[in-house]
Amino acid sequence: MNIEKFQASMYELIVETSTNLPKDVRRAVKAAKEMESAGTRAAMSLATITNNIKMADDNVSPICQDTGLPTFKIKTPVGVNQIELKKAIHNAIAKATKDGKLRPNSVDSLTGENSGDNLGIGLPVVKFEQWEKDYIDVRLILKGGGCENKNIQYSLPCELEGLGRAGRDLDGIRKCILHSVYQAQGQGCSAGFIGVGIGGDRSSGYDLAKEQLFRSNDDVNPHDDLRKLEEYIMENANELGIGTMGFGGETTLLGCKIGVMNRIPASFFVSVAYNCWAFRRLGVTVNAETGEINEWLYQEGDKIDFAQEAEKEAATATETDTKVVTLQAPITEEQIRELKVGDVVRIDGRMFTGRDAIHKYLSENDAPVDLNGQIIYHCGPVMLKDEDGKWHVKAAGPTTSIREEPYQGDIMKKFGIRAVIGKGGMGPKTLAALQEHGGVYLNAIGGAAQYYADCIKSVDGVDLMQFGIPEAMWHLTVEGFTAVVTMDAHGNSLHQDVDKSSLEKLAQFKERVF
Ligand SMILES: O=C(O)C[C@H](O)C(=O)O
Ligand code: SF4
Repeated sequence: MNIEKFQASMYELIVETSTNLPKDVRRAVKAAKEMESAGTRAAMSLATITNNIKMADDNVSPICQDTGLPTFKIKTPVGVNQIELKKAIHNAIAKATKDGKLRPNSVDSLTGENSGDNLGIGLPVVKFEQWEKDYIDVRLILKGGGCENKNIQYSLPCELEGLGRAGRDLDGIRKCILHSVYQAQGQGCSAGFIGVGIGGDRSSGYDLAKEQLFRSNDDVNPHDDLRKLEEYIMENANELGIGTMGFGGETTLLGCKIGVMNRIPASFFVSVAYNCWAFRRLGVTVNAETGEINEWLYQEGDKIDFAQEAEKEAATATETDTKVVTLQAPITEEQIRELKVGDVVRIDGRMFTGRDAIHKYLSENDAPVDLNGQIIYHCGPVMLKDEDGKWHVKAAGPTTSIREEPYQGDIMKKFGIRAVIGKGGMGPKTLAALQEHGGVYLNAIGGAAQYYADCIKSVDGVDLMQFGIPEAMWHLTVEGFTAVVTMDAHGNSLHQDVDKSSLEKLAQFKERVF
């Protein structure tokens, strides 16, 4: 085996997976877009998403800043040295990270230290299997953290909010799957794809669920009952009305794939792996002697490049007269109190990034900069330093805000922060603080990392770099950074409203179907 060539092939697979969304996923996104009426928040979000997909193509840069947890599934002919292949994959991962195609995403679970190269204990995940064919099959998924956090496992029988009892049968499974879509809301960057594993134990059940994400979105389940269940879920889950980003809308689910395995008498698990719209999984077959790529997988059918859409939207964007409020820090309390849920905000000037480590730090320490009247962006960007030591943003979409719920309100009050930008919304504690202090929550489009990177005109500084690139506090100057007010200073929350109405709709699926 030519191992250098194999390494180069793996590098190519990693870069393509991170930057070029598979054809089946593009078709699902396009179909979703066609369902939404022009001018709605869902249509606007999908326009940003498809624009972002195109920008990632053009820039050969990450579709989303979150590299996720890279997982390789490999089948090798008997006799291939798997230890050598694993080393080559590690080298390719480190190189792709150095080149800004992946974000350094591997963190020591105890110390919080970022290894800087995406390697570390247990990472990346590489799973081997032998087969009797004479070539190697390598599949890769980059599954982000926000959607991973929305995975869920049910142990049947159980009681489900809205749906009542889910028993140990096909109908109980149906209820669990519908519930899994409801509980994800927009936080895993809906519209999403789900892989479902029925049976097994807690770990093999989740493995089976994730295995489903390697199926083509267009395939038909050969198992008759599972095919019917998949079709039922695809027809009905969209009735929940959660929509893109949880803003409400026609499409909530883009794909549903279900697998089954045996279980033991005492256990009955239904495991659901949720994947965001930025569904980055690809595969190649590789010649076992030369190490060269034979064929790319998931390449059936048309490739939608979204170029025409981008042109059309650019034209209509100038015609529509949606009210857009421009904000520039420092922002006053009066300006904030004028904003209402649904307003579109355009930000120019300064913002600071801050995510998990920064929020914990700020709750215990002074801020390294004056945050009075400022904007915090929940974002862990992909950054590259040039030869002159200057930092450049390679990808910079929002992260899931709800993780900062324990800290957010207190920090806003403590430092006088007026606006936070993130995705997926926040809870009652933050909502109360926004009202009391005069603050606003702005929802950016999750996964649109190229789109937002383009709005960042300069990186003017960085603090708390000891937390690593994604977790540091970056000082950014932006221009035309657009987001929607989804929680205002008057006690209104779009997230709360969509959660409530989708729970009501979920209850419509209470009656037995299978
Ligand atoms: O880590 C990130 O940048 C985002 C994460 O994937 C998320 O969805 O919250
Ligand atoms: S930010 Fe959204 S699109 Fe990106 S990995 Fe997280 S869930 Fe997926």
